[in-house]
Amino acid sequence: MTTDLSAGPVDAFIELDRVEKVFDVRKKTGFLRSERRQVRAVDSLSFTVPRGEMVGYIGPNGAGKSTTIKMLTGILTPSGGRLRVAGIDPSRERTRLARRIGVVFGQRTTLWWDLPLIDSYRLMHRMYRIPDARYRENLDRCVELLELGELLDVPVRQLSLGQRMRGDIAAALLHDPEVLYLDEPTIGLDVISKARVRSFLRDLNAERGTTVLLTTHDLTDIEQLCRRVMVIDHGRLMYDGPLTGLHEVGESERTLVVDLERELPPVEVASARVVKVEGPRQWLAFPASASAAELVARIAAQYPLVDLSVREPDIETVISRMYEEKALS
Ligand SMILES: Nc1ncnc2c1ncn2[C@@H]1O[C@H](COP(=O)(O)OP(=O)(O)OP(=O)(O)O)[C@@H](O)[C@H]1O
Repeated sequence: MTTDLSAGPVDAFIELDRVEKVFDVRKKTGFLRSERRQVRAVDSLSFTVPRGEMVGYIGPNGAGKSTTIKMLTGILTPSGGRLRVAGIDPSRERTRLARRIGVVFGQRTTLWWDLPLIDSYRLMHRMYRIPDARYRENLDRCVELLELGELLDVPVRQLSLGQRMRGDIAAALLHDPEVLYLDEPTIGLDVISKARVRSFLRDLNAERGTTVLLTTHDLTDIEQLCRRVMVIDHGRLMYDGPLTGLHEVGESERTLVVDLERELPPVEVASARVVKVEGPRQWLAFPASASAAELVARIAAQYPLVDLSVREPDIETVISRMYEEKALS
């Protein structure tokens, strides 16, 4: 018999208590010889996510993010610890859980490559046994908000990356999941597609209260969507809190790129320093926790500013600075 805790307290919709995942790996060391090694992909990982929260889950390559998501969907069984999603043990009741979760892997598609988009949706309608009215309603909503109308009859292989991603997000939502795992949903997308995907996710979370766990290398995704971010490295939780706190912990810097009307000596402005000059373009580093708008206003008041952009530090840089800070403290 299984115990369904979903009717219990709502504070912990996703619950991990000292979860571990160890892989046995064989490495060839000679013609007929191999060595067995253990890789601890997830190491005593504990956290909870309340229903309706949108959380960023970040870390460098090989940190254990995908392994965590695979355990949360029930694809992988933990080697130790306790894990529950909506009160369900994912690896024991994978099919029951599948009705309540949606998954989008940015680098892979769940759609049928040779079929028009709408046929993939029809197949999912049957596979998940989604009631007709609910399927219609969810499909119509996704088609409208993700602007899929003109794409429904196009075979998936002919879609651009951004179109395919929107198609995949709709596919993950047709059965009204309560929780959505997104693995790099904006990878390789242009600025407009990224903005569209982000605004859709924000609305979904606000209107439907869908719990979202978002893995990304793009800190702007996190900045625009998540109040809370968890950083994992070597399978361990390194940080759990607001993104601004992460910047403070890592003392990271953002870069403001300004295009001036003409070539000028390095800009002189408080709380930023010029790190590169190329003709009329200058790069200024400033503390990531400071306001870019204030800095831009100060520069615009003194210099002939034509154009600008802000570059976020990449996650690897933020995390390596976090380590440096820890080593020094
Ligand atoms: N099936 C497997 N067999 C053996 N080792 C694995 C397996 N899956 C993952 N690993 C190892 O576990 C560690 C964590 O991998 P994981 O894919 O979870 O990282 P990640 O944070 O998702 O990385 P990325 O950002 O590169 O996708 C890595 O050292 C990886 O090589």
